[in-house]
Amino acid sequence: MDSCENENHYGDCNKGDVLKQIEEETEEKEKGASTPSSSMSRSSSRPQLDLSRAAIQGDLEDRNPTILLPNQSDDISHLALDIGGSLIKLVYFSRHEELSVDDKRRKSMKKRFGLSNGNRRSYPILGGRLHFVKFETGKLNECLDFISSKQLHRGGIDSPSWRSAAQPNHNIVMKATGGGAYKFADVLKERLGVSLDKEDEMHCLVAGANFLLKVGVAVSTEQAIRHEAFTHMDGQKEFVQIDQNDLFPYLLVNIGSGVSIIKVDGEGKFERVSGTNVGGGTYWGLGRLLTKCKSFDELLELSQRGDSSNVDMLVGDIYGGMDYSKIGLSASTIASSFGKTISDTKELSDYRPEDLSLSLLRMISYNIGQISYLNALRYGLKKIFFGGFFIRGHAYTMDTISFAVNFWSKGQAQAMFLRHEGFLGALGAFMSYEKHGLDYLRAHQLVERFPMGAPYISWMEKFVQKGTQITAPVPTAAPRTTGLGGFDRPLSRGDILRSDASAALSIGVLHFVPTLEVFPLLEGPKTYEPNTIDLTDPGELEYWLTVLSEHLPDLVDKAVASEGGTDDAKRRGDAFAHAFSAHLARLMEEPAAYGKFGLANLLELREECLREFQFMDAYITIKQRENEASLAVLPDLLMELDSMNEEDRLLALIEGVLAANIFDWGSRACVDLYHKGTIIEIYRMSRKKMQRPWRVDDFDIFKKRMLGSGDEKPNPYKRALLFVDNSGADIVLGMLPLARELLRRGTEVVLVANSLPALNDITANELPEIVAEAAKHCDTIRRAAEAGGLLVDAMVSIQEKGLKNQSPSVSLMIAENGCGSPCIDLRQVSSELAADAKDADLVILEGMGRAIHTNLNARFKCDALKLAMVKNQRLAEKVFNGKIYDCICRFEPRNEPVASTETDSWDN
Ligand SMILES: CC(C)(COP(=O)(O)O)[C@@H](O)C(=O)NCCC(=O)O
Ligand SMILES: [Mn+2]
Repeated sequence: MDSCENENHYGDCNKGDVLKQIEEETEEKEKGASTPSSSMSRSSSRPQLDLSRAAIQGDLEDRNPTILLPNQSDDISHLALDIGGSLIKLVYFSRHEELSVDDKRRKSMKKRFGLSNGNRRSYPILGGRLHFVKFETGKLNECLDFISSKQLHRGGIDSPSWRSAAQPNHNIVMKATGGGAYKFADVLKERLGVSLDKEDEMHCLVAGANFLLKVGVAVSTEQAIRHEAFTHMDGQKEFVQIDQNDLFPYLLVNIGSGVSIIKVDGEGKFERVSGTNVGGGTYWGLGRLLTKCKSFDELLELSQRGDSSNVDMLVGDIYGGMDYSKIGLSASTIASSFGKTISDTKELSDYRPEDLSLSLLRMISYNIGQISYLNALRYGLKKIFFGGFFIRGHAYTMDTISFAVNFWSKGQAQAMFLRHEGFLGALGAFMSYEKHGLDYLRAHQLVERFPMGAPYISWMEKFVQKGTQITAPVPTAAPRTTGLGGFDRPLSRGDILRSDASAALSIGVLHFVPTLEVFPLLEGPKTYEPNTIDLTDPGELEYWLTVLSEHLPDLVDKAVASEGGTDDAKRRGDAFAHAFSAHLARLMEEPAAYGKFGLANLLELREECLREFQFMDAYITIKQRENEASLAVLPDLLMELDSMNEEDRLLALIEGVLAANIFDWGSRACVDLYHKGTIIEIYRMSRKKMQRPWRVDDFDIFKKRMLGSGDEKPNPYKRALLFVDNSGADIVLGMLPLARELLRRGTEVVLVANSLPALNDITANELPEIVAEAAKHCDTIRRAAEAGGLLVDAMVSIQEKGLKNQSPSVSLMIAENGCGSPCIDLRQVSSELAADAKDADLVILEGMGRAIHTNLNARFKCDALKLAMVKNQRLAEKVFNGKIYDCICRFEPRNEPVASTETDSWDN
């Protein structure tokens, strides 16, 4: 065979050829394929579908009637609208799709390996996403096009009912709130065939605010800390931890077109106590007339370059430049907004639009702040939360409101703002779907992984169109106040408006994920810091942002190829590149833009961003190619290992893991290497260079623990959790043989793999096939996999050889780790892994992402072995005082201080 795939050569052919070759070859084989010889199942008994109380909906004569699964929690997909005077806000839920990648190819691979799906549970279990989108009410048609293009009113493109429904359903009911729910009900019926189930606007606002403040949105790495409410004074934003037991009563001020002031006493307990007709619509409308601005954001941006003292009459203008200190007013205090425009000699055209916009903004913000304070005073309330789209994260607006509240209350009341300020009503309407009640949400949480103000991009088409216009969002800066009751104009120009892409694109996404757990074997979770590299060091941040930026073109190529290189994939690839570059640029400008941010978050951001653009597995082809090549040589490796004595074998196994960790498509240096040989050649080369001592070399301590010494008999581990890393040689020739050794020694093994793809990491979904293939060549693996429920029926050929009546084997199992990143934050693992960890007395972390970038300093309640090859020069120097391709074998016996032996690295 002469294809590049069969030679396992990286450098000689392009991906398209490889894919074609594999497909042709697969098809050929399929023609003569034999019946699968084994089927697989997962050890877990979690059901895939909750069929309880299932009922056929509609006409029983229908060929494809919709089956209603009232208790199937996965199958939720809803849209809710808040149609205001100026903006329409949408909140909709989408499930994580099944991996869409090349299903045909996946199936044919399975056949090739002689596998069927059996009753295997499919991964991933991770929930879905809550999307936030806004449109101008004046552009209702754009909004309807969006809903229609995504079929959101029919449960979304991914919904089974959408796929099966041939006829448009005219009985769809959608939750909506805001005045437009009444005004535009007929248009929605006509255009989308949906009826609006109208929810009370105030009720929705309160429900949305209560949800965010009580249940809230977590920031990914700090689950317990809800970053929803914050104060904003003198340009400083500070998150406020809300005591859930001391939330009520509070004042909610929603600044939309007009302003509603609501006293909230509890869940569903509220009263609209006041309001003002001078609100966001006033600013926009008047501002438009005065400045000819085309949009709210343009008007706001204009204000940043304004000097309102050209328009406003100040105390100093009246008092000849002096303060009126007797009553505490500085000369720069606004005595009368727009007071200077009474001049007979000037026309509108004589005023700068910038100054007019700022003056208007100050007038309205100050007024709202003051009225809110007076209402707080009236009801004795100390907490005032401001929401609504008027605010848009604009520092100056928030400072003005905060100043007013603080000034008039003499520091007794506090203005707080909400991160999801504009979506309270829509979120409240969304929550009002019965199935989306808090009961359901309790098992999940909303995680804003990489917030960009109002959360970021989702609607591809818009992003593709506007992608080139996107500039990196800029930080907010402190406006200067006089301290005496008036505001100076903003000091710095152009750096106050948070010009994030979301504002231009009207887009946001929150992740709706099952609540994850702290890994039970983690010592000291409260002080645990997953990241080894500190990205608050500007040098480090710049280096890593540059590395990721340099990887980008190649990643985009891989991602596009993984989706067949179609025009759609290319468009999405472009959009992904723009979005990810915007993230990198923003972080470069404002390192704390996403809160506490380590290298693990940065690497995860890349994966999340790929998924955002529906690249579900960019390295799928590479992974499959490497798996096949490695599985082909596995029998020889196992034979070689079996010919060794136990000491040599253990060393060869650890060497094998370290050597095979070189197959890392996230490392620039390694990817360059792949042009120089076949998979097997590189693997052999890597093994040859495995001379000890390694850079960190605790092998002898580990060997003693595993094999004992002298007369001391080894005490086998009961259960080992192996956090595996990459596909191909790494898992097949590295970790699986190590797992086999542990199994032989009576240790149960749980292979812990990613729930979602990240680079070329193997996923929990992909592992059973590999285990089943390995089981064909290894009785230990086969029996352990059977015992662990991975293989349902024994492989006939082996049974027939008379191996049936052997003693029961320890189990080989698989657990998903709950994440989709090359690193792992052990404060957030799947409940499946947490349960499997209970009886474990050995943890093996493998790979640079899991054992070095994260968890190098993690301590465990059991023995831990950290194995990795360092595939980055800077990291090798910085962390290990070594060189690229150094190897790390760190063994940390339970409750003992790290006693690693660091040695000089070998030249490569
Ligand atoms: C993303 C990775 C952590 C994956 O390494 P692995 O866990 O597979 O060993 C690693 O490839 C990495 O840090 N890459 C970026 C740096 C570079 O290109 O050198
Ligand atoms: Mn990896």
